[in-house]
Amino acid sequence: MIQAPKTTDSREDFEPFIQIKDNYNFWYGSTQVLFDLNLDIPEKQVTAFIGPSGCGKSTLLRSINRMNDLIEGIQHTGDITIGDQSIYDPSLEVISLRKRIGMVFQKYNPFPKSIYENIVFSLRIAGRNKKSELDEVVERSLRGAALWDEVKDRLHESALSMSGGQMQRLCIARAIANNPEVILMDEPCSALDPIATGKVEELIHELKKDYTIVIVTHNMQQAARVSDRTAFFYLGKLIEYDVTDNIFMKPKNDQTEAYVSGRFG
Ligand SMILES: Nc1ncnc2c1ncn2[C@@H]1O[C@H](COP(=O)(O)OP(=O)(O)OP(=O)(O)O)[C@@H](O)[C@H]1O
Repeated sequence: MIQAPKTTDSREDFEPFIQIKDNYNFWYGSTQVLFDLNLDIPEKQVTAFIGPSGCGKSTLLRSINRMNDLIEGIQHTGDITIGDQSIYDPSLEVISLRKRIGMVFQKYNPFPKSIYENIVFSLRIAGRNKKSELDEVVERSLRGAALWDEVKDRLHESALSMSGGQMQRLCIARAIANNPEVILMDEPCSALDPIATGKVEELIHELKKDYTIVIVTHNMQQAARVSDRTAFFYLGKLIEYDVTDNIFMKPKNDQTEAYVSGRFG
């Protein structure tokens, strides 16, 4: 029998960069899906959100860049801060928040444009059209996404001619084009084969030198491989949050243990 959830969080000394705080709650209409969450996310590390389908991982991830705002009837209580600034500060424009946060989705979603134009898309929208600047951003972003050597000779070909793994790395390049501080990844490898997955995982390892990364994954081996800290959620509650090795090797909570050992979920 599944025991009543009990939240545990063995903290180490770290300066939180993102804080989910003040008992963060979230509702879609009258349905509450996140309950009393408090979670400190360290800077320039990888934090994984795991848990069974429907436990609220993506909702929490999409709260961090206020992507849920696009959905009618949502409500929240509590707060989320990034580097001490509340994302709900009325003086903060959502567009400037989103510049600080890149997002990578489950299904790679390049625009039907060239590789080059995919990366500079948001810069062009912001009116930045200087060729030398755009060239520099394209090279930096593609290098950052470990894709430069593979595509440098075909920057003006359609992004849709790339392999799935390359398209996902292009989406990562697009996410870092604006020099964000945070990258949110929602199951970034679920549509990729094992080789492409391995490349993205290697890339995540490189990216954390420069970015704070939060990743939602169903793949527990992936969470164990790529993340420094792991948060396990069940039915919208944070059950356990700890350094990843502890979650997988010596979880404190029976539900965490059952989930990471594949006994439910
Ligand atoms: N746009 C929406 N409107 C209403 N309910 C929603 C919406 N999006 C998600 N939900 C509900 O919120 C709950 C949490 O969903 P969420 O997608 O955050 O969970 P998840 O843990 O990421 O699941 P999965 O692993 O299957 O993607 C679920 O009950 C889901 O049905």
